[in-house]
Amino acid sequence: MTLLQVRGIETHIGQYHILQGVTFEVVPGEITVLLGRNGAGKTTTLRSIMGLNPVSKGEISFQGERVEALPTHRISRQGIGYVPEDQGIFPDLTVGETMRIAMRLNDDHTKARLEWVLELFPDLHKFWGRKSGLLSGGQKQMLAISRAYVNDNRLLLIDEPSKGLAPIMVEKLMLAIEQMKAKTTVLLVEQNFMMASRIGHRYYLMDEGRIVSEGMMAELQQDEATRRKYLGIA
Ligand SMILES: Nc1ncnc2c1ncn2[C@@H]1O[C@H](COP(=O)(O)OP(=O)(O)OP(=O)(O)O)[C@@H](O)[C@H]1O
Repeated sequence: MTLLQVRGIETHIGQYHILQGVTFEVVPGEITVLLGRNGAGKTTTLRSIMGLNPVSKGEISFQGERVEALPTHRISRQGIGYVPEDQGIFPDLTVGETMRIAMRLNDDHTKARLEWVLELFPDLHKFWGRKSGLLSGGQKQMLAISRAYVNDNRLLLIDEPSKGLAPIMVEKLMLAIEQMKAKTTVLLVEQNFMMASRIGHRYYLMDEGRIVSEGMMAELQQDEATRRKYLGIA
């Protein structure tokens, strides 16, 4: 069964027709990657799923239930965690405060998830009492991912975690996201094809508000012409 099904969604922002019929699905237990150059519509797609950019047409089903007409907080309560491109960190809150506020429940299950993610990202443990605004870019990204992970979400939407980070940090995050796959399903927006192709199972390639290519990541690794055409890389 698919976990998330997006069918023919169209999204307008102001007078602009940004998404022009986007269809794809996310299979549980996989990392699905949305690829595409700047401005292709990847962020708008994640924001449309979360109800932050409401769709004007099309359907979004999560675990078999339609969600496209729900407000963002209800979509999130259905079990979708969102890590926005700018991370959405509150700089004056400490790492610990950020995590405690994020935790919807204080039960053993949620505490175990917190422990697991702190093992995955020891820096967060180390800087538990530090204000989030003082963290490095990579640590902020770890915090944003942990905050989305700590509740028992079935799906995480992660928007370009590698943006602006040094290669070593990108590598760390990539390995962490790969480990999360055992516990949750991930829809990842990524421009770093090297990173995406190493951890992704399935890809959807966007251009000008549409999906122009889709398949298994291994196929795209063999398809130089498509990569060149839409990603500008060989
Ligand atoms: N608030 C807005 N007002 C007008 N146009 C917008 C707005 N937000 C996004 N757009 C436009 O929508 C298109 C898709 O943007 P989006 O951010 O979804 O692309 P993206 O694929 O995520 O690109 P990037 O990798 O650069 O973040 C772009 O042409 C962008 O300029």
